[in-house]
Amino acid sequence: MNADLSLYLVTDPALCGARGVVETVRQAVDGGVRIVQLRDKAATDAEIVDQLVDLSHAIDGRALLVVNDRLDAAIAARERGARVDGVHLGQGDASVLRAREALGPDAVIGLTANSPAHLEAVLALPPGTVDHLGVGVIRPTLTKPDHPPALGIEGFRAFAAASPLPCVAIGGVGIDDTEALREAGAAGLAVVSALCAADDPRREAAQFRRRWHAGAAPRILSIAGSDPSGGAGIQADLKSIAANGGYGMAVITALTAQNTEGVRGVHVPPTDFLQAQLEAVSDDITLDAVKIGMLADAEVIRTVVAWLDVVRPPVVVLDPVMVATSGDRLLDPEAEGELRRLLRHADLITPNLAELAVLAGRVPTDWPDALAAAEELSADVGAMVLVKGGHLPGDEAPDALIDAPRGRRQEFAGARITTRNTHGTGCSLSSALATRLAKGEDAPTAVAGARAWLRESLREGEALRVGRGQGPISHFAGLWARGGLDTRPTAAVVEADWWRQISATRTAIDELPFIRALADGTLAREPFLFYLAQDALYLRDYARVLAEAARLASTSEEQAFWANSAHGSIVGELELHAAWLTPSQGVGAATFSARPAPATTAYLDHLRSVAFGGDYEELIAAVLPCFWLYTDLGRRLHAGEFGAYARDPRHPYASWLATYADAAFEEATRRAIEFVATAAAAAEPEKRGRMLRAFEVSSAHELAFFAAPLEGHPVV
Ligand SMILES: Cc1ncc(COP(=O)(O)OP(=O)(O)O)c(N)n1
Ligand SMILES: Cc1ncsc1CCOP(=O)(O)O
Ligand SMILES: [Mg+2]
Repeated sequence: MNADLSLYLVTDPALCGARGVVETVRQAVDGGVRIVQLRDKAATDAEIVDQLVDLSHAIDGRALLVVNDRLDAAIAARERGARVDGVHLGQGDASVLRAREALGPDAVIGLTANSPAHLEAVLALPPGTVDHLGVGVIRPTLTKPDHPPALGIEGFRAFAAASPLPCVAIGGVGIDDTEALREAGAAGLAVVSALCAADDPRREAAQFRRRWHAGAAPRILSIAGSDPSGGAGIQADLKSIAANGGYGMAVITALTAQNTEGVRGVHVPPTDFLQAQLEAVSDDITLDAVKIGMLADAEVIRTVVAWLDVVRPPVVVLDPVMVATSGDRLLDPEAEGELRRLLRHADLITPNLAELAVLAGRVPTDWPDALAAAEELSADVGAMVLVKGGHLPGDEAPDALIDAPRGRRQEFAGARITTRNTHGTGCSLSSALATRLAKGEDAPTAVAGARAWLRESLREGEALRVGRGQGPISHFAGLWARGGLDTRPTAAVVEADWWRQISATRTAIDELPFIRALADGTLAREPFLFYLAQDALYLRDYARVLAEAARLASTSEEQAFWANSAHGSIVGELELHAAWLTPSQGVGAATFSARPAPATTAYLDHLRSVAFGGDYEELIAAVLPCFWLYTDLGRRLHAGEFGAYARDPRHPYASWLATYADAAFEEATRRAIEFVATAAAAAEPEKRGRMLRAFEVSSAHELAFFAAPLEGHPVV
């Protein structure tokens, strides 16, 4: 088996002192010890069996447990239900062949070796008999008085280079040997006194782990579903792992057909292939952490649990994907039952409030009650719980890390980030946590770091402009910004891009019966006059909104431009009344004093709300469609795109259509586009997103405005 040997604790009851072996092991495993060897030369076999039972409870699957010398005690302890993963045997101890036969193919079997003859003997064994070698001593040590001559680091390097099996360095190993031994080819460090005699075994183990992993990206496996739109599932996990400094791998539990608007379908491949994926990774690669996300059904969960039972990754973060944002349950009752078994394999569980309610078996009434429910869950399953308050109402989005077994609780406050780009947030956060924990960060530090990264990624999500629904977060936003990658678009890109963004609206305008009939001259007089009357009403308030843009402009050039445009708008309104909305045109008094139609009111309400929100950039984005869409329509009408008759002087509305192609208005539109696009290009992504939204909303109002005359609105 491909065991994680990176930090290997060998126990010594004398060195553990009053703290005792079990407590020392518990603390050292908390700090990152990956394999524990019970070594007690003086104890009887019966005492060894008792100790193995106690240790297997204390370790609780978080590290491997093996026993030194005593194969029969290992077998007896297993019979008593203890989880004993294997043995370490010396050249003079029980036969490794017998150990393999008695303990089975998944057992971890280590063998002491320190001479060329030992290596030859290992090569003569059937493959798969021994998993790794304990090689030493590196330096003379009092802990094993009968030790062989010291190899030193160079002797170890030569031995490891010649060995067909991974070699663990043992004997006189201290924390300052970490880098040299790793570089000399050690698969791990086996230590006795450095941890057993430490004042704080947890802290000391964490130091070892940090130094062992320094410079290397932790290897993180995501077991989750695929989201082809890239915002959630394994795609999000891989981005999150990379953004947080890990090497990401992915085993796919299910394929979803989804995008930012929703899930269209789920396909769950056969679980024997899931198992094949899991084994292909773990047979070859030492895993520093596993993040588990979507598990489609009970059989999938059972397959993952069986694999975890064998592999025991050092860090397991479980994002219990059970309840959709809509509130729908994603797992059937059988699968929920299996998931409860899986909770016990996790080091950290990251439920949202709805999932916490399912897991805790009750719906928390408020945030303090959610913390109480998380406390119960944490105590029940022996794992840390990160409760996420993102779904709470209000301006705050707190999280809390609850570690009931160790009596610790930490709350993380934070103002809510208002964004639609929340797709995949849970996946991304849990993967970030798995990566940071695998790097050796303690849990509160990992949560604080992952949250800071997530908040930055949330803030920049809209700038990605992916999808029409709940878009993704921007996993690499921080990296791009700090790496000096300027992701801001140019004004030309903004212009092209915004125009593309409203292409559906533009097509819909072109296809409106009103526009078609206006172009081919078949438009009846009544809807035409209705349109003009609404236009006059619109222009009156549009002028006020443009005047507000002039007031807010920071350069005199822009101030003058918007003031001129406000003036042009008022002139346009007056001309409408003078030329069209007159009794000579057959317009009655009722039309002259027309009231705004719903489409007019809605459009003006939108403009006013943006105008008096005080944000200049958003305001000029909102007023732009009126310039741009009219100019574009006029140019194309004039070019004959809607039929040659639109250019014919005999057209019933010829003088009106001529105003659409006015050169001065076209020039004003050019400048308006330039001001808006330049402001958008320079804006922070969040503001640019708001500008685009204001522009899109105004464009949609333009469509409704053009549609209204033929939608049965009477001329009032
Ligand atoms: C990993 C590891 N390597 C070597 C030993 C030594 O075992 P011990 O029983 O003390 O001595 P020998 O049997 O090898 O002579 C170990 N415990 N762990
Ligand atoms: C069990 C064993 N086998 C070889 S050296 C040794 C003891 C190592 O102890 P320490 O890490 O305190 O030097
Ligand atoms: Mg021995």
